Formats: sequence, structure tokens, C-alpha cells
Amino acid sequence: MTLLSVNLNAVAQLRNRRDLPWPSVTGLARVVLDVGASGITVHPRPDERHIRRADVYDLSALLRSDYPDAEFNIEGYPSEDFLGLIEEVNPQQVTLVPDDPNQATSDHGWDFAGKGNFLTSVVQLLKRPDRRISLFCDPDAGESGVLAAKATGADRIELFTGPYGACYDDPKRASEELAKLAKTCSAAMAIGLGVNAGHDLTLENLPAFQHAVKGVAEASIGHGITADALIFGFKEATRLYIAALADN
Ligand SMILES: CC(=O)[C@@H](O)[C@H](O)COP(=O)(O)O
Ligand SMILES: NCC(=O)COP(=O)(O)O
Repeated sequence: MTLLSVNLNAVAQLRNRRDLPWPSVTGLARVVLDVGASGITVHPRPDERHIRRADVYDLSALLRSDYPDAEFNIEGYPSEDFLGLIEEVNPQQVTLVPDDPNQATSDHGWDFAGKGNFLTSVVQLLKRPDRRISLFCDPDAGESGVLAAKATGADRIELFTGPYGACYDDPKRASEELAKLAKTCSAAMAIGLGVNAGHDLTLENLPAFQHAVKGVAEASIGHGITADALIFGFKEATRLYIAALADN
């Protein structure tokens, strides 16, 4: 079974259209956790176009008081500001992503060999007995990539599933992308790294992903689940994603 961590960036982005407090980021966190999501993911960006620093504090307070078993996963580039936020909030999982401050969305994983020294120092700084560190990972990182990721001291990788999401309806390209993801996933698991996955996962593309890529511990999903929530409501959309992830 793959656990679902719901990414609330898109909810925050909708809220930020107006200077109003709804849709409520903490309110939707309650909704998804109450129906069985195992955690909440946010990826605060420097321009606060969706998740604001205040949201991170509010979510942290909510999870600590009302959902002590839920995991808070904070994703981002390890800037000074980001590292300070992690120090203050102390989430259970930090996912490091090699994003430029102006990037529209995440579109690649780490160059583990080239950034090995940098990542090792950041991982050592962030690591705690009660906290996992995960590194965003290109689908084709393969054995050498995951060995370099493991050498940083990280606990997990997060497979970047965007390229698969972009071509899942083209059977030939999709099976090529799935083969890369499956190879990197099993190479990581073979050396004791846990595997998360995320980016552009949807109800349509999850079944083939779950069939091909075995052993994924957690998927963080935001854009797709929010789009489906507009049709089904957030409770039902969350249930549908939990069910789609159950089979692995
Ligand atoms: C690392 C990753 O794939 C997601 O966190 C994604 O980057 C979400 O960011 P946006 O919501 O800003 O697109
Ligand atoms: N790490 C991926 C994530 O949190 C959500 O990505 P998406 O589902 O919004 O594309």
C-alpha cells in the first residue's frame, strides 16, 4: 500500500485569488485527514504565490494538536529561509527539491553526483531521529544516481513522475517512462533507500504506475486531487486516490 500525502499548494493558490481566508488550507487539511490521508505536503515557494509562511505555521499547529499521527512533509530548495522554516516547524519529513526561486513548478531532480557535497551538508544539518529527509530524483537516476543519493545520508528519494504524467496516454512512451521509474525504484530499495513519488499523478495514470513501480511508500498529490475535488468534492476525491494507491 502506498500512503497518500495531500499537497495543498493548489488550495492555497485558489485562496490567494482574493484577500479572503477561503478556501481554508487548514480546513481542507482536516477534510483529507479525516477521510484517511496519511499526511499533508506543502511546497512553499519564495514568492508565496500559493502556500504562505503563515500556512506552514497554521498547518503545523493543526497537525500537532489534532492529528498527531499525520505526517507533515515540507518540500523546497534548501535556501537559508527554507532551512530556518524547517528549524521552526520541525516537520516529520523534508523533501529537498533543486528548484530555482523563479521556477513555475518542479521539473527535474537533483544531480546527486554534482551536488553531492552540498546535499550531504544539508542532509546532515536537517537530519533528526524523528525526521526523514527525501531527495527529489529524476526517473532515470538509475543505480549510480541512487548510490550517490544514499551517500548523502538521505532516507528516501522522491521519484519525479512528471515525465510519466505528461505521456501516460501514449502507451509506448508511457511504458518507457514506467520502465525508468521502476528501475530507479528497485535500485533505491535494494540499497535501503525508501521511495516516495510525486508530480502530475492522477486517477487516470495511477493504476499503470502502481502496477509497474512496486514498493513506493508515499505519493504526494496536489494538482490532480484538487482538480478531481471540483467534480467529486474533496472527501470523495481523497477516498478515490487512497483506493488507487492501495493496490501496490
Ligand atoms: C516537488 C514537486 O513535484 C511538487 O512539490 C511540485 O513542485 C509542486 O509545486 P507547485 O505546486 O508549485 O507546482
Ligand atoms: N511532490 C509532488 C507533490 O507534492 C504534488 O505534485 P502535484 O500532484 O501537484 O503535481
